[in-house]
Amino acid sequence: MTDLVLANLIGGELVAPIQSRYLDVYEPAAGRVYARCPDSDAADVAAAVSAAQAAAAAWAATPAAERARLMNRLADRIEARLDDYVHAESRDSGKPAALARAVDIPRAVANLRFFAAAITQWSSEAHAMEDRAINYTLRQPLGVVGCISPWNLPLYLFTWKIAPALATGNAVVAKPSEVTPVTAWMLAEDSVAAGFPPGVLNIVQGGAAAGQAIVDAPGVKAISFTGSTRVGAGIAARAAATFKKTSLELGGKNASVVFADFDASDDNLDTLVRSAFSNQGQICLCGSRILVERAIYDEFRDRFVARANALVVGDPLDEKTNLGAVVSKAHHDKIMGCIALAREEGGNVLAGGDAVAVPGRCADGWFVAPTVIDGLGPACRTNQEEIFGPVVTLQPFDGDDEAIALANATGYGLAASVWTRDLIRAHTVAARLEAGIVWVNCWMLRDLRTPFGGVKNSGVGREGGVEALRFFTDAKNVCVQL
Ligand SMILES: NC(=O)C1=CN([C@@H]2O[C@H](COP(=O)(O)OP(=O)(O)OC[C@H]3O[C@@H](n4cnc5c(N)ncnc54)[C@H](O)[C@@H]3O)[C@@H](O)[C@H]2O)C=CC1
Ligand SMILES: O=C(O)/C=C/C=C(\O)C(=O)O
Repeated sequence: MTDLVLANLIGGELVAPIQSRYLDVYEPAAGRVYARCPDSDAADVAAAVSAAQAAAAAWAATPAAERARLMNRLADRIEARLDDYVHAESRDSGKPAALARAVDIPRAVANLRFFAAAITQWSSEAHAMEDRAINYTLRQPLGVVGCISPWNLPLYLFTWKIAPALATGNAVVAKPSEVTPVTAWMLAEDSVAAGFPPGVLNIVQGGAAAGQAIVDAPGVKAISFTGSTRVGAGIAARAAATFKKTSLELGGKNASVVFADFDASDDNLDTLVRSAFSNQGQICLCGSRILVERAIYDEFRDRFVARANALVVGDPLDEKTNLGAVVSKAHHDKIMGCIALAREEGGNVLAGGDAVAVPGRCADGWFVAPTVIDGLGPACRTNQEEIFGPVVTLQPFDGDDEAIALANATGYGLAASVWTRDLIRAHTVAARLEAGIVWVNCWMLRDLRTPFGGVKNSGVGREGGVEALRFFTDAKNVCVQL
């Protein structure tokens, strides 16, 4: 029995999919279907693109202050329904409700408010040619843009994309993940209530077919995507056919580099554990490869393993829960397969390594114990491939050069953290790491003004701050003779 049937938002109306096809939506903690979302296709996307095209010119001409006002009203609506959004996000994704309340939903509000403020403060650019001419740069919206987001941080990443797109005067065709569609559907309702003009924000629910139709639509001028490297590569190839700008925030296999001189406080150990297992390890920024200088390896290993074993895996609604359910049966099986592979590759499972049975209402849910593995070299698949679950490896190193070589020894380059009291070393190591984001003696401290994105197989382009405003606009230089 599904008690929730979602709809698309097209042209300001909440509508059923044209073909009336729906996908089952699961509650990961209970392992059962609890909702249905539109299985939209190219016809639904075409309707959304058409509605966006009809709204784009007026939205582009809307003063930035008015766009900002509507974005803040939408943020107000989310805050007014905070508990509903928190429980919807937790139920849809399996993450602890406490995490959705502390991180996911407040960040979605912050995304909207940040870009509402940013667009009204965005400085203009000019270049004077002595007494000959003055150049000024117009940054004009692209028209209709596509935003495609993943299941791990549903509303957090959905708004991270649509906020700068709307702020810069673009009409949006956005698609959340079909795995976690509910808070995007709630946002659709609230965007209508907030007073967005019809067609400015269109939300199409569905999977790969809907996503691919957005990427292929000639009327869509840019794609902002977060998700797997595999899908991102396909999007990049297909978007080229219609000369779309693409922003791709993809996978990661991030290193936490712990030097012997680091401040081995309980707080720092707790942060490293949070970096490893937050959101069940389903954050592209998680530190899944922990590199530890040999002199402190044994002590660090023992303290880290003890903390991992102390984490509570349980019902996401229970305030004591640290790790909830992973997002799907397929993902659960993928993670368990990765752990089996690690054992086959010779890994020592120091903590976890098994599925977890949670009694009561979660008896059929999909839970994995926080897992710590060592004894594996840098080249094995376990240390090369993104697992995207609560599974980390420990590797010892000797000296700065080996630490950097190990950290850089994967095809990914998204994030890293460096732990040392020697700040000269921190700066030099950070500069040599192949990553778009490096934290020093911290993790997941986020200033939304900063550039955000990866290198190598972790993506192309940067989100955040003016990077996002620039991505969603075209620069036009006007040169006026004096
Ligand atoms: N780097 C990151 O932030 C994330 C990485 N992942 C990785 O990706 C794996 C699969 O997770 P998913 O969320 O299913 O990622 P995905 O990359 O398959 O899907 C992400 C989004 O793209 C859409 N999509 C799928 N195929 C598409 C296509 N051909 N064209 C356009 N859009 C398409 C999906 O419907 C979803 O909205 C995870 O196991 C994990 O390894 C997943 C989520 C986030
Ligand atoms: O922008 C952030 O703070 C975090 C982004 C996280 C992802 O893109 C991810 O986990 O996929």
